[in-house]
Amino acid sequence: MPASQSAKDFFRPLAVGAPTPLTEIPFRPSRAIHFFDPSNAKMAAKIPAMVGTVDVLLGNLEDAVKADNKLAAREGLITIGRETDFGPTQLWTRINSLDSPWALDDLTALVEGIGDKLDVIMVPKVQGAEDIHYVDRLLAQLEAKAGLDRPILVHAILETARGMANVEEICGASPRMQGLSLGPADLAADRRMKTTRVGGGHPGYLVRQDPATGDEAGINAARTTYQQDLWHYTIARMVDACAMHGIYPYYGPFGDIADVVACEDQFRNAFLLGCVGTWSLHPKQIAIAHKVFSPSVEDIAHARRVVAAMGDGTGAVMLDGKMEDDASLKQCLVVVRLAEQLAAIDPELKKQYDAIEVG
Ligand SMILES: CC(=O)SCCNC(=O)CCNC(=O)[C@H](O)C(C)(C)COP(=O)(O)OP(=O)(O)OC[C@H]1O[C@@H](n2cnc3c(N)ncnc32)[C@H](O)[C@@H]1OP(=O)(O)O
Ligand SMILES: O=CC(=O)O
Ligand SMILES: [Mg+2]
Repeated sequence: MPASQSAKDFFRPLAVGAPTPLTEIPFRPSRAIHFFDPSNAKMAAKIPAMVGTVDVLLGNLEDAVKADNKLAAREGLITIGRETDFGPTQLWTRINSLDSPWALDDLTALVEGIGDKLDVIMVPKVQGAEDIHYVDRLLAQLEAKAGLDRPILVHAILETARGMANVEEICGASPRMQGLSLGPADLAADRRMKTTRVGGGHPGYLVRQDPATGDEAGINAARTTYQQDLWHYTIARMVDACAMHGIYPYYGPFGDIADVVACEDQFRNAFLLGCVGTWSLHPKQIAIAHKVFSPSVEDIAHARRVVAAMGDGTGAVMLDGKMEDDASLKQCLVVVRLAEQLAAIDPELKKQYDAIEVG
């Protein structure tokens, strides 16, 4: 909430006739936010059949859509939005950046055309709370004009150094804030990092084992190196900012589509650090995201065992030589609740989770 605003005004609609803002952002499974280019006829034709196979379908209007295709992408998304029954799948969009020639018309046309279908609008290159305030008021005006009865939520991509520095105020800038994604490609450029990739690690970013001896022979001898995680600091900051404001953090793109192994590792790091999902750029990344962002059968079995052993949730018990108490119980409850939420929308997972026996 901006410092200049009173608490009671925070949840007031920002335009007469706009829907009342939500006081809490509901958790809706969004393990994979699948990007597609609505101006690409081949890709767009696949979207109706993807309903129900992925948690979120996102019509991308920003980077990766050619400048000449920007209008076709916007119109294409409106057509897909109108003609498709999305059932349990959420429909999101990523609009063009607020300083581009397209953003205003993106917002105006999308809210008017498919505002009743759009769950979340992803805003790229968010620099600070002022960007969210702008979108917030404009959306309220457009929602009122379109007669919408539920607010469209807003998701910011963290992909500038300024946005990172302002991450907490961005998360708390509006009741519409649904979550944040990491934008490692633009962020790397803005920070002047020397990577040339879309997400993932870099072999040069490493730590090396100390030399066995301080002389030339020791220094030049083979020493083990470990590649480090370039994104640890950024993801951890993003997770804290989101948790503080009751909204949801996501990893972003992993551009090496062929390297499904490193993609899974990057997704898992984000999952373990607290992210609820990631982007999928290619159909083959959906299965990876679903696998990683759904707790494993083993983790659920253990979590349920701890919950059962902890009874009223206080005190300490020993399980397999390990101490469990109120704090480990709370971690286990995070896993158990996530499993319940995912089982409610994913029949295959439900079968696996229901079959778990708590020993
Ligand atoms: C830094 C950032 O901003 S990241 C976010 C922006 N980037 C994006 O949104 C990229 C989205 N993805 C894509 O554009 C494409 O997947 C690319 C360019 C990466 C690869 O595309 P292709 O070379 O066509 O991949 P490939 O040949 O493996 O595609 C196989 C099939 O899947 C389809 N396909 C590929 N990507 C997608 C997608 N995202 N959604 C739906 N279908 C897709 C292709 O049309 C192709 O269909 P076909 O078998 O009927 O011919
Ligand atoms: O938009 C995503 C990014 O990595 O940049
Ligand atoms: Mg970007």
